[in-house]
Amino acid sequence: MIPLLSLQTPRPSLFLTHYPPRLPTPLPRFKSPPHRTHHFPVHSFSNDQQQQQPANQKLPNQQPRTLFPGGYKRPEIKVPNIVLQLDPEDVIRGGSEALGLIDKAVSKSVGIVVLNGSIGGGGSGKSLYEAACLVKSVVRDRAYLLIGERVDIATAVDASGVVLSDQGLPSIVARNMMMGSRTESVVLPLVARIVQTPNAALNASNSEGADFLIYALGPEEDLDVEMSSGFGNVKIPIFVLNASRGGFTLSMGASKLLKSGASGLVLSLEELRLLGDDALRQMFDTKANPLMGELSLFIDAVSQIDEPFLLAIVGEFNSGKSTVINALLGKRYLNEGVVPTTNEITFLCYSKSGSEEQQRCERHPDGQYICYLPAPILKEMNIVDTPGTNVILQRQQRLTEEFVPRADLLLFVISADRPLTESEVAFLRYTQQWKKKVVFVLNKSDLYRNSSELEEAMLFIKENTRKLLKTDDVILYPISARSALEAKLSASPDLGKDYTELPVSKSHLKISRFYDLEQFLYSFLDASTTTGMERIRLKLETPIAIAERLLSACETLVKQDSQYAKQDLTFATELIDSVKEYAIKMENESISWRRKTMSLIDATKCRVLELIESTLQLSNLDLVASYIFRGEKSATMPATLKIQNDIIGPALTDAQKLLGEYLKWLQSNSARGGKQYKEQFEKRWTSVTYPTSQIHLEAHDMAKKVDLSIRVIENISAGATSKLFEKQIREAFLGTFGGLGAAGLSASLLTSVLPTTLEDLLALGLCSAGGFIAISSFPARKQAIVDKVNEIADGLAREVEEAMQNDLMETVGNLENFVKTIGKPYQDAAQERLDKLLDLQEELSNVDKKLRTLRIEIQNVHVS
Ligand SMILES: Nc1nc2c(ncn2[C@@H]2O[C@H](COP(=O)(O)OP(=O)(O)OP(=O)(O)O)[C@@H](O)[C@H]2O)c(=O)[nH]1
Repeated sequence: MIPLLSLQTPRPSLFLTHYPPRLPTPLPRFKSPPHRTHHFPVHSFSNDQQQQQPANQKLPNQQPRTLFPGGYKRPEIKVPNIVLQLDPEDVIRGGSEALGLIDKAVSKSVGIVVLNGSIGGGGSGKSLYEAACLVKSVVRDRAYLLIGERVDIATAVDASGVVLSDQGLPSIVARNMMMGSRTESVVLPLVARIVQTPNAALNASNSEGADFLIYALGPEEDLDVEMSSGFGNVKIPIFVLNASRGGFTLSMGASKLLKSGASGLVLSLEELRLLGDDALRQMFDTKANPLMGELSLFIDAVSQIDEPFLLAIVGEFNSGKSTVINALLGKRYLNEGVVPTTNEITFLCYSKSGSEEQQRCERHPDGQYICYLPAPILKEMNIVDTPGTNVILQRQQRLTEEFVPRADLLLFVISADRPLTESEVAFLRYTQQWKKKVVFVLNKSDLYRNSSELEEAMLFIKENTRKLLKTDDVILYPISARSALEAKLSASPDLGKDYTELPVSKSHLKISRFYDLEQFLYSFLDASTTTGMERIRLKLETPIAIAERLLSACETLVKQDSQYAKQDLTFATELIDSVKEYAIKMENESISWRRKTMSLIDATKCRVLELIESTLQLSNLDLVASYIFRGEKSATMPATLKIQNDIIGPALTDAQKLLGEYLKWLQSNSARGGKQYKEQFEKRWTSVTYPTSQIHLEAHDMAKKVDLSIRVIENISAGATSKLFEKQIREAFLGTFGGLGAAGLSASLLTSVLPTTLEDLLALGLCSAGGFIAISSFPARKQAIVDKVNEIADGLAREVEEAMQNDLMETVGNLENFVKTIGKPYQDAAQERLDKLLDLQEELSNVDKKLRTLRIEIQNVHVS
């Protein structure tokens, strides 16, 4: 029976596949300067279930900034970068000024914010929590927020992770605690460690799996010396903190620290302010292309075109990769063992000299080993030994994954005791995104008891790999690398001079298949054979496949960015248009102001009418007499005084107050609206720099004052109005009594006892027929005054209403202009970005066409 256990009952996953965004530092020829911008993948632990949930399914809005999709989204740490270190007390005491500074910092240069917990003398849990909430609300998702030591608070405020001191929790515990409390999230929490020594740094990065380090640089320490004495081997970003807290100044050479290999600096708010924007911009070009890391892969592949064919040996740990290589080389050059033996990428190339000292292995600064060996197979083929794809330290697994795109051919070593495990399947799937040709070997086939077990296993592997790779052309060699090596070694301990001299006998069953594998590989080296041609094609296709992958990632990014640019444009346009709704709201609210004003005018009118009613009485003989006899030049009459002092005067004051408030309301409402719009634009597009010329324009729009309605009222004089009233009254009395003479007038004295107009008229009618006729016109005259008052008051109401409406329209118009003005740069920026992205899309599709042509040409390559 074939041991298919691993497929039926998956082995407990040790550590899972995470495909990191950063590619390994290319081989010797290509080494990035330490101060270049990179994206560091953050490695972490996870579980199987998590692996099955691709990050991009869970986070549709997250941009795929990397070519290496993994089960979890590992936060990328851009380097160089600035870590802003905050004290909770400073945040709370600093109030809005401190928050403003943090806001500016994260919008410009800071990629990570660390809020001190118990480290650095942080305050109580309560104040730390409050500070964390404040900082989180400012930072939002623009930078990573990490809390010192306090996993609970980091979780409570949904921070990106924690920073642990030397004596703090183990990284894995902190990470698991955070992951446990946010099972929904596909973004892994960050765990950073503060270290003081190279050993602690190595330990934190290698065994602990910290994501980055904060190195507290003592006053006497020189980073150059420290880096060369151990920190240099640390593979995760190291941010340097000036422990003496003297502050990083330019004179101290913050940029020198970066050149020494630091990934960035840890600065306080004060230090950040002192350094200034320009200096920071010079030091930290944080706006680097996210695909730069992957691009180096392409450049590297192109430069390798003339180099020997690159055969990468991949497979799970302990599957026998090193033994296969040793068997191919004919000598035990590489260590073999049941515990993972290959921790780094080992690059084997040919050394002409056979002397022992020429057979050397060098450790490259990036951790890779380069071994120069005299084995003939290396003459035309470089072989790469990789760490297992399921090794305990995730970094090693990553190394292997990162190496895949560079290889021209993958030799996939499957162990007979566990054929095609889950992690092998996952790894195979991964290789396919790079369109890699894979040749399988079923190693340790000596473990099968008989040929039918072997046949069964082979059938199983072929069937499944066919499905996985979607091809019928699956090449599988069942081998026993150990037997093949032993056979070679026992036949000649001095092998390796020439392949043709290898005494691997076809007749020996255990090693015969290895012979076939070797034949296959050697046929690759002979350009005159079909497989030899294929080798050339594969070599040429390596950069093409990388380019295609890059291109498709670029296309996705550009498509997504265009989508965002379109959304931005729509948002800007809609925001500008929405000012109309704001105007409608203001208009609706203004109705109550108009109502109040109208009812004030109306109330005043009513009071005037009441006064008319009570004044224009024939029974008011005193009044009649004084109007008729005193004449126009006489002192102001009491009724007039009442109009002036009690009715019109206070009404005008009230109206002025009311309209003043109305104008203030208009002004503050539009100013508030304008401010809200401005904030919305600024909040959404923190990166758009607002042109200074615009600021004047916007200030101009908002400064425009409106005052039409108040001017209408100001034009009314209480004195003039009451004079007019007096004139009207006098005219009414004169018109009525002026022709009666003394008899009529004295007769009318009778009426002084009679209260109503009707009674007045009756009495007068009794006294004289002529008097009756004259006096009978009095009601009409009174009515005329009433009408006049109505007309004036209604006219005034109309005028005021119109003026109020005009003030509203002008205010709203100013607000609309203001919003249009402030929105324009954002609208233009979005449009410009969209246009550029559309051009870019076209460029990319042209590149795509060229790549297709190239691929066809490579397929048609012939040796002449
Ligand atoms: N029975 C048998 N054992 C083998 C064979 N090939 C390798 N082994 C054994 O398997 C174990 C692991 O071999 P390595 O070559 O170190 O395996 P590896 O895949 O390079 O291991 P890592 O470098 O740790 O990933 C060793 O004990 C080998 O002796 C084989 O063909 N048959």
